[in-house]
Amino acid sequence: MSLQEDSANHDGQTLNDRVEKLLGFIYNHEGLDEARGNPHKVLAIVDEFAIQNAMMIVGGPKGEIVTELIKEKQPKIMVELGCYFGYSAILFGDAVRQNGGERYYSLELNPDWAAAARQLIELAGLQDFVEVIVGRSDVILDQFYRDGKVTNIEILFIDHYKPAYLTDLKLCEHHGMIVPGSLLLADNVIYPGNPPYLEYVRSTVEQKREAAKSGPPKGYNTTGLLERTVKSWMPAGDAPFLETVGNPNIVYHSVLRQPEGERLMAGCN
Ligand SMILES: C[S@@+](CC[C@H](N)C(=O)[O-])C[C@H]1O[C@@H](n2cnc3c(N)ncnc32)[C@H](O)[C@@H]1O
Repeated sequence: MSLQEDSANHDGQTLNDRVEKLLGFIYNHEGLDEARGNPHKVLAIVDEFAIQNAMMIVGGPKGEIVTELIKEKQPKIMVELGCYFGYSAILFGDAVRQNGGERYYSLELNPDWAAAARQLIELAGLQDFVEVIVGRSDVILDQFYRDGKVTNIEILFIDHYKPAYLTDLKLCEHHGMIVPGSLLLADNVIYPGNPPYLEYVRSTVEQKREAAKSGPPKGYNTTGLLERTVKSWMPAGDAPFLETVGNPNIVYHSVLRQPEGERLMAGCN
């Protein structure tokens, strides 16, 4: 995965230019017909594109760590925060489907990326299994709870706005959607880093109960986060949809996994 993206230009290209370039590459690829309905062949074409164009995709080596965990856990429901154009949704959605799952939900703030994702998910033949939902993750997660659409998240893949890793986790804990036995997989927690999230999942119950005494934090905790990651995607001064202390009684067993040669880390459960 490349560094953070924000809404700024990439070599003068607008977001629409980038979506068009990506889809143009895929739909003009000589292997397109063979890739239809085949998630891995679709991703192989995307990988070719990603070699020459900085894309924020989870990529093969880290993706393998996650797909192995999906095989072990065999979740019925998996939720992803941060769809982008659907690379991880195709890779992990396919793995969840192959392992007896029922549904993969992928949440994406940006409607243009979400539209591209839906096209590629359909190309991969996963349109009846992977659902892309456009909007802010915290608003959608809260809606999941209120509608009863998702009540228990067996695997949560977190790969979106860095300051929201912790607030979204606490929202899910608050609603009882993340419970003992849930598996959290959080990307980029070491590079570019996410100290507030890591500190929380590594705190003891006593430490969390103590911190909870002063009530929910106001706003996002951006301590130790890179300025560019704080500025990416969410307007300055924005606040979490629900400010909660979460469930301080949950104990996490935190593990870091780093594929050989990659600076980026996945994993926390
Ligand atoms: C790193 S990319 C996701 C990459 C994707 N998981 C993959 O590996 O193919 C992060 C995505 O999160 C989206 N995003 C950022 N903040 C969000 C939020 N609060 N809710 C939902 N999506 C968000 C961005 O628009 C961007 O497309």
